[in-house]
Parts: sequence; C-alpha cells; structure tokens
Amino acid sequence: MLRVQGLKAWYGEAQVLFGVDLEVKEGEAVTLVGRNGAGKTTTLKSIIGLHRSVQGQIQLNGHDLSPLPPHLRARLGLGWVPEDRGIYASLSVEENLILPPVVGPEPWSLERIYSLFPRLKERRRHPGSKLSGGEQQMLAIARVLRMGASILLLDEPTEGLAPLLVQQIGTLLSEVKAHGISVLLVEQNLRFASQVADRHYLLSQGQVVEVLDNSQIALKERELLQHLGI
Ligand SMILES: Nc1ncnc2c1ncn2[C@@H]1O[C@H](COP(=O)(O)OP(=O)(O)OP(=O)(O)O)[C@@H](O)[C@H]1O
Repeated sequence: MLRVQGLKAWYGEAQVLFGVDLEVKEGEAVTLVGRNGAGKTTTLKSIIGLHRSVQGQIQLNGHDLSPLPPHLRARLGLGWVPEDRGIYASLSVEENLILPPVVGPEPWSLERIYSLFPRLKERRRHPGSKLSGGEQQMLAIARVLRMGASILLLDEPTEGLAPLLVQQIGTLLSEVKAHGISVLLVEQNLRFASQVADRHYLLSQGQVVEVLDNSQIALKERELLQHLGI
C-alpha cells in the first residue's frame, strides 16, 4: 500500500537520505529504527510532504504522492501524528476530535473512536491542557483516525512517557492495526517496537542497512542497543 523507493533528501546542499526503500502493506505495522541523525524523521516528513527537497518514488495505493502537497496526501489516507502531538490546549477533548475536517477515505465516527478509546470518552469535556502525556498521545492518534487516515505515521510516540503509558499506547496501536489501519512509526524503544510492529527497518546514515523481524530483534537486542547508542 505505501511504497517508498530510492528516497533521497537534502537540507540545502547536504544530502541526508541516500536511497531509502521501504514498504508498509495494508494492516501492517513497521518501524524505522536508527540512532539520532540517521534520517528517520526526514523519511517520515518526506512521505508526508513536509520536506520537499527530495527525489525518489513515494506511492500510496498506486498513487504517486511526489507532486502532491501535504493536504492532498492526507486526502489519500496519510495520517501524520506529530512528535509534539499538536493538541489544542484550550479546547476540550471532543472539540479537538471534531475540529479538524474529515479528509481521508476512511473516517471514524465519534462513537467508534470512543469505543476504542474509552479513556477519551471519560475525559471528553476536559481541556487539552489537563490531559496527561499518554492521553494526549491517544487523542492525537484518535484525531487522525477521525479525519479518515488509512495509514498512521508516528514520530516517537513513546518519548517522555512512563513505562505503564508506553504499554497502553502499544496495546492501543495493536488494536488500531487490528482494525486494518497500517502504521509506520519511528521508534527507539525496541521492546515497544516489537510489541507493536511486524517488521523493522534499521536506518543508518540515510540508508536502510537491515530489515528485521521480531525474532531477529530479540536475538540481536544487545547489538542493536549498542548500535542505537542506548
Ligand atoms: N532542518 C534541518 N536543517 C539541516 N539539517 C537537518 C535538519 N533537520 C535534520 N537535519 C540533519 O539531517 C540528518 C537526519 O536528521 P533526522 O532528524 O531525519 O534524523 P533522525 O534519525 O530522525 O534523528 P533524531 O532522532 O535525532 O531526530 C541529520 O544529520 C540532521 O542533522
């Protein structure tokens, strides 16, 4: 469904991606792992269309995304969950959910959102500013589902969260995946990555150097942690 081939990217004169190839099939979750500066965020931003100095092919369900601005990519089903979560602090949970327009091909009703996210239903009248980090992350994920995304792109969703919340976000993403939504996430937490995802692209210096499944992640955990500098 999402296919990236030969993705190259630059900041000014400096090339930072050198031909990234990756694929996310329907209902599949994959991660991009790699040490700081490997090019994970640039890869996500290039797919979304927020980084434009790129070459290569980016296709979603056979559509060529390369010439399209971000809002037209969203219409085809890309759902970006930014690292800062982008929650409106003064609006309630429900207002945060219904404010953005439905643009994608598979919008979720509020009812469906609340059945998967009972915590958000309980907190629906609370302002964004009163939510915990984990609740904000849930709201950011719920919002892109409401907008109609068929694939979620997340940049380090567990960053700064306590272990229990990391566990909850993992369970939630697994459930999202079970609803047929694809997931591409940047993640440094290997345990979390293998809880949520089926495959893992190891990025180093702007290139995919290995594609690992969960059994390989378990076998090579120590080596990988060393590589990631954790
Ligand atoms: N706005 C920018 N201007 C110039 N260079 C940048 C910019 N953003 C990122 N880079 C460089 O591009 C390379 C890839 O950065 P990127 O943020 O994609 O890596 P990353 O794997 O997501 O790392 P991190 O986990 O630190 O965000 C790095 O060398 C980084 O210094």
